[in-house]
Amino acid sequence: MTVPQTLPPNPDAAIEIRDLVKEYAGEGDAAPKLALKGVSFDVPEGAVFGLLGPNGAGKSTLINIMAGLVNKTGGTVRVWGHDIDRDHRNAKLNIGIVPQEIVFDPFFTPFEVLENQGGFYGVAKALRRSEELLRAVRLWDKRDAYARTLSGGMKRRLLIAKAMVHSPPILVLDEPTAGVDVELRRQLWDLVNELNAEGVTVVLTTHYLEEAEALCERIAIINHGELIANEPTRELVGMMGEKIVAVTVDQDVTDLPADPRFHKCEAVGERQIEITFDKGEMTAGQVLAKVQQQGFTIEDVTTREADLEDVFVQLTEAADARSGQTVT
Ligand SMILES: Nc1ncnc2c1ncn2[C@@H]1O[C@H](COP(=O)(O)OP(=O)(O)OP(=O)(O)O)[C@@H](O)[C@H]1O
Repeated sequence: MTVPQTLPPNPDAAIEIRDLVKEYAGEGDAAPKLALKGVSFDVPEGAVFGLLGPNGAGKSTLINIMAGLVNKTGGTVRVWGHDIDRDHRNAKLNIGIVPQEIVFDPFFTPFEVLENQGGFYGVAKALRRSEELLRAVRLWDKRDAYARTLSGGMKRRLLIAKAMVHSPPILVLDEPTAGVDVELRRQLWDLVNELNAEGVTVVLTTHYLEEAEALCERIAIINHGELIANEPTRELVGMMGEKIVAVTVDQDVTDLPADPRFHKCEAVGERQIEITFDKGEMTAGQVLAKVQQQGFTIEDVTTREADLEDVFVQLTEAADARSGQTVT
């Protein structure tokens, strides 16, 4: 698949977001809802960028603002260097959005869906890429089938092709693999990687932290409308420098072992304890010695490095504690 190789005016940022605020008016007597509270970050050109956050954090609001579907209350957004207010048309031409919901007219075929979208974007017939795109998303053999007869996975792939009809250098995918099986998830990951290898900057939201860890080189985390992290994935995961030891003991756990160096110690089953500690402060051997000293007989042990899920939980819990909020 070919994409234009022109660079944005700020060659480092495909998308620039500054002090972005969104307040939804409350319906009836409801209070207004501040969904984005002054968010600023850049999406680097050429990246696969993950936007994560708990339900209701503001991810879709942010994407919908970039897509021109929701009006912001304050701040600026530049898409490929084009301000979404002052240069709305060029901002729109440089971004392709794959929405969470699958929406097609069921009576159009995949080929017609792409041709219609090309027409919508004013792509001249001779420049349309419907065949190339259908081949890229492995739907060329379904080009004449009604969209309603496609499987869920095929529909998602068609949505990706549809978002690429005007050859945008940026593709945004809102929860691309929500509710899809492992096999299809892998296919979609391959497709994202192929597009990125061709030069497309990809932004995706996902609830699967494993997916973000596998696909994204940089991750921003939003919590209650605030940006609480924006780091290269590897640094984010390594940031904690934590390790987790899970031990199975020979009796039900009533009192947990304790040590001031344990960051966390919790019972995760009747006879299972998970201890999180800093690799720089102690070794797994010292953790086990502590557990034994406190009267536990260890039957089994596994250790693992902290992963994105652990980091995510820690960061969002810490942010909630600071602001006195609870996760909804
Ligand atoms: N049209 C609207 N009117 C009022 N409030 C809204 C509207 N759309 C979203 N919200 C609220 O704004 C907040 C952010 O919602 P948003 O859909 O952006 O979150 P999200 O991070 O995408 O969540 P999810 O992961 O569940 O899709 C939520 O509290 C939501 O209830």
